[in-house]
Amino acid sequence: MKISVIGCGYLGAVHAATLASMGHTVVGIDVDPGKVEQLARGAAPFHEPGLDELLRDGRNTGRLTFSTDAAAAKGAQVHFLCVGTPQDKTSDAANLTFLVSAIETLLPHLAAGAVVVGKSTVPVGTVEMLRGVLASRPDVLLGWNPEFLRQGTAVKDSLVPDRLVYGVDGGRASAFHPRTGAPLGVTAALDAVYEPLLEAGIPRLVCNFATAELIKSAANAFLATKVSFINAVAELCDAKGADVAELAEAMGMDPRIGGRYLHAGLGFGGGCLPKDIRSFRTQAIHAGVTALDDWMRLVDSVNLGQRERTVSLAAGLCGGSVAGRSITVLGASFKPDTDDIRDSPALDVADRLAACGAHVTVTDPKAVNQAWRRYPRLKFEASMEQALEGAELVMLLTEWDEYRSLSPAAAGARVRRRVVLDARNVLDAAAWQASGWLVRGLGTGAAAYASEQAPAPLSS
Ligand SMILES: NC(=O)c1ccc[n+]([C@@H]2O[C@H](COP(=O)([O-])OP(=O)(O)OC[C@H]3O[C@@H](n4cnc5c(N)ncnc54)[C@H](O)[C@@H]3O)[C@@H](O)[C@H]2O)c1
Ligand SMILES: O=c1ccn([C@@H]2O[C@H](COP(=O)(O)OP(=O)(O)O[C@H]3O[C@H](CO)[C@@H](O)[C@H](O)[C@H]3O)[C@@H](O)[C@H]2O)c(=O)[nH]1
Repeated sequence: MKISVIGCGYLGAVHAATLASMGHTVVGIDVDPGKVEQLARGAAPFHEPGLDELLRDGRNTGRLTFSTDAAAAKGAQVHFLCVGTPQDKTSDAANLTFLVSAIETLLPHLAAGAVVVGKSTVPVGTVEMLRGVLASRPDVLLGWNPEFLRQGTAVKDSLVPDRLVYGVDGGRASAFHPRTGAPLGVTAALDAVYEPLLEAGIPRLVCNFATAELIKSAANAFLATKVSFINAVAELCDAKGADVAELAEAMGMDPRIGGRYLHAGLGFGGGCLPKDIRSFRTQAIHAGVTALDDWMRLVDSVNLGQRERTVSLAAGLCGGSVAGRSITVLGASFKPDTDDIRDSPALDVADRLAACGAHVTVTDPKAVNQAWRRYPRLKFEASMEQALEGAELVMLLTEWDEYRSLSPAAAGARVRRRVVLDARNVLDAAAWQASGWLVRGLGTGAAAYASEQAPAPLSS
């Protein structure tokens, strides 16, 4: 099939590349000329494992091209909308202007019978609104196919998703031929796009627009809920000398609960969960669903509270104030295996420490180039070894593999004081302690430890 993908960011570039790998002819369109130039060269404009290879393959086979010109979408049977829906600058709602403008630009290039399918995450009711933008083209079909990929594992998640969701006009009842059961319209088009996935047994759910929109929002809200729940429990663990990691492991062994997204620590960030729970809250308020509004507000505040708690713990480990102290922060991206720094908890904490007068050096395997311009108060160092030199406190804020496997002896030889705040609870505390380090985590019984062991004194 000939397919266009409008918006080639973290979602769209991966979507375009994986569709080409399935044998489709794909053109990716983006308004950012720099991004398009890089993608066209077969190089990912951001760090995403496996994407470079797919882009190169797509370029070599001639099935994957990129352009800034919407006219390049001409002739495509299916057009996927993958533009951003960021949090509005002045409210918690999602900003839908990029979607509207993408459709407006696409309009003159749509063939009769073409199918326009949104993948961006949108508040319920958006598809009905966009139908208005497409009103002059009753010959064009509209569908919604929310995406569930995670950054860092986006290629695998796209090629082996847990499920496919199709939102279609009228829902299931109108998606299949009443007699033969054959898929119709948007459902038939998406089945053709995803044929290899369906043949591999990936489940596909067909529903109406509102359900498809809400499936995505509710899924992210539930993931955020799990993380904030365990982080609130972690605070209780700290107060009572319990270990949240052992607690979560035992909880997760109950298949009704499941262990994933129960990893306590600094909390969630990124370009999705934070803005999506705020958009969900706004949707709940508009619909008068107070419980969901309150719920999301709490999930958000517990999550942001983890950042404040981490700053307070750092101050405690520096004798009450971080002012004038040399702190090394390991990790800048919002999670490992990506260079994305959107709403990064690590950078937020680092910046708050710097605002309190600390001398903060941040290192990251991939995100330093993205971050240094935007955080003028922070010092960035590409080399972890250099970053550790002379530190009075080391803080592990993003759990890249290189930090998980860091040798406590080697790190100890570089720092001025062997104190580490492991805000992602990934270090082998016993091994670090055996090397003379004082180790603190979040939810690992800090209050109990505090009475047992005091951090090494600081030089003035
Ligand atoms: N990042 C993820 O892991 C992920 C996963 C699932 C869903 N989503 C959703 O997908 C959407 C995109 O997210 P993202 O992380 O890829 O954002 P992004 O900011 O990385 O990418 C959006 C891209 O759209 C481009 N763009 C904006 N207006 C355009 C227009 N009119 N025409 C063509 N291109 C245009 C931008 O230049 C940018 O490259 C959001 O709704 C997000 O919530 C993201
Ligand atoms: O137990 C956990 C799991 C995650 N996180 C944090 O949660 C955030 C989000 O992680 P993750 O969900 O892996 O990353 P995203 O790439 O943002 O993916 C989420 O957001 C995407 C965009 O909507 C969805 O498509 C995905 O399904 C959804 O997982 C990160 O800051 C993680 O550090 C935790 O703190 N503890």
